[in-house]
Amino acid sequence: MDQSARYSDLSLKEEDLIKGGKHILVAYKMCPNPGHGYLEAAAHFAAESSTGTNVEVSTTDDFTKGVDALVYYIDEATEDMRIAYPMELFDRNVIDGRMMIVSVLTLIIGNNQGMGDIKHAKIHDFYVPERAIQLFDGPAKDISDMWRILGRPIQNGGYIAGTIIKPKLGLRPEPFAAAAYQFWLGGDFIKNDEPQGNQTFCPLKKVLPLVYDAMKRAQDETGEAKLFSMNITADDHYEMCARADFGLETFGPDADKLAFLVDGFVGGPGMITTARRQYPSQYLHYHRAGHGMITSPSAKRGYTAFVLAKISRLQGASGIHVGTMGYGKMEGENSDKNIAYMIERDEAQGPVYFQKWYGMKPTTPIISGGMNALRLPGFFENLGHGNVINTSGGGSYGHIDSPAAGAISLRQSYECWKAGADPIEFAKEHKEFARAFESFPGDADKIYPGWREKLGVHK
Ligand SMILES: O=C(COP(=O)(O)O)[C@H](O)[C@H](O)COP(=O)(O)O
Ligand SMILES: [Mg+2]
Repeated sequence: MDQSARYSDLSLKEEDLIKGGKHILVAYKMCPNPGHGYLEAAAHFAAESSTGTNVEVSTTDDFTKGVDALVYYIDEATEDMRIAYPMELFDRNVIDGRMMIVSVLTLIIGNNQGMGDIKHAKIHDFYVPERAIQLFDGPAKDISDMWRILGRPIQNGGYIAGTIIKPKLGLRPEPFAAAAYQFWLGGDFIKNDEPQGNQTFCPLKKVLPLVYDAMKRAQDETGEAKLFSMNITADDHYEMCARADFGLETFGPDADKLAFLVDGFVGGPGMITTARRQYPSQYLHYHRAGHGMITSPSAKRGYTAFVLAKISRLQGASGIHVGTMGYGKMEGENSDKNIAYMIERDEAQGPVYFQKWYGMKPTTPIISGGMNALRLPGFFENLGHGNVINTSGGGSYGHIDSPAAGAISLRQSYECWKAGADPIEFAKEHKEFARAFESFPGDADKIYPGWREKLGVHK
């Protein structure tokens, strides 16, 4: 059945829809299966994503038709399809009338992912009107809270040098805490690796007091504040809260230095919102492991990493991983800096839509995956600033001198970029940075050819 007369209106203008402020707009790359006309398939897609089904139903009334999602733009050649969803379609909380991201996802990327007439469809961008921005939680804490704890300016406070305890798994409590201590002697921020929680060989209740002890010792030794991001991810929200509560109790007077890490992609939006609402005083660290299954450019379904990041800000993530923009080991490209700009600024241009955030707190871009001191200068240059949290696991624990030297090499790398210095010249004056060349010779060869001669390294 062709439903395009009801579920599409190609005369609607995007600028009017945006000015009206009554719709969430979603831009897809959509391709129908052979034998299905583009507009017909698009209209069925909009029907299935809002008020309709594959046939007309007698129970539809005039009000129903007023909240239909409408296809307002198509370009078959580029597979572009854009749909306007009336705000009324989206479920609201009973407890406080606020919007929830699960409802948005259920409609805009729900049943439409399994339709027989659709070959594939993927969200590339979406636009949220001011009213919806008001109705989402947004972040409670942001990078300025981290900068304040670190004794930095709360604007433009600069690079936060972080790591992930490595090995990823397999450290018992004492060596785990020792690894944390060693990094903190040179760096600022440590996160649990995302699979690490309460394994039998490293029980949470044993390891966390040791980590706090390591933090205190490192703070005493360096005179600097330190930050720890604790993985509280669990299937059961009560379990998640039990972990978080134990963390707060353990860190006691230093509980403000404890962030909570949640695996928000595998765990789902409920997990993020539970953490956001139960612990609004803590920095909420959104780890996105698993996202590549849909965000990878090779995936034709789901949504992009850009969309995931934008969702995370609405939900209230204080920071989310955004990859390394082509400078690390994970998939990504230089243009992914747009992801960072969208979550850290009060307005930004996405691939399709210009978004204003109306004062919603920013979400920190967390840079992670194969990073080290040698790769960072190029990364900062591409991004144009260093106001990020970076977690370099291998880049710290892989430094040939020590994890502390690894951490210091990261900080030096930022100093080098900020000063506009030539990395090789800078290395001559900064030992830890120089030793990063010998620690990661493969990267050094690729990024700084001729470094051995220039630095006088002959092995
Ligand atoms: O453990 C790491 C990186 O370890 P290392 O620094 O040793 O490579 C992170 O979980 C990944 O970066 C996640 O990827 P992303 O940040 O892209 O989501
Ligand atoms: Mg990890």
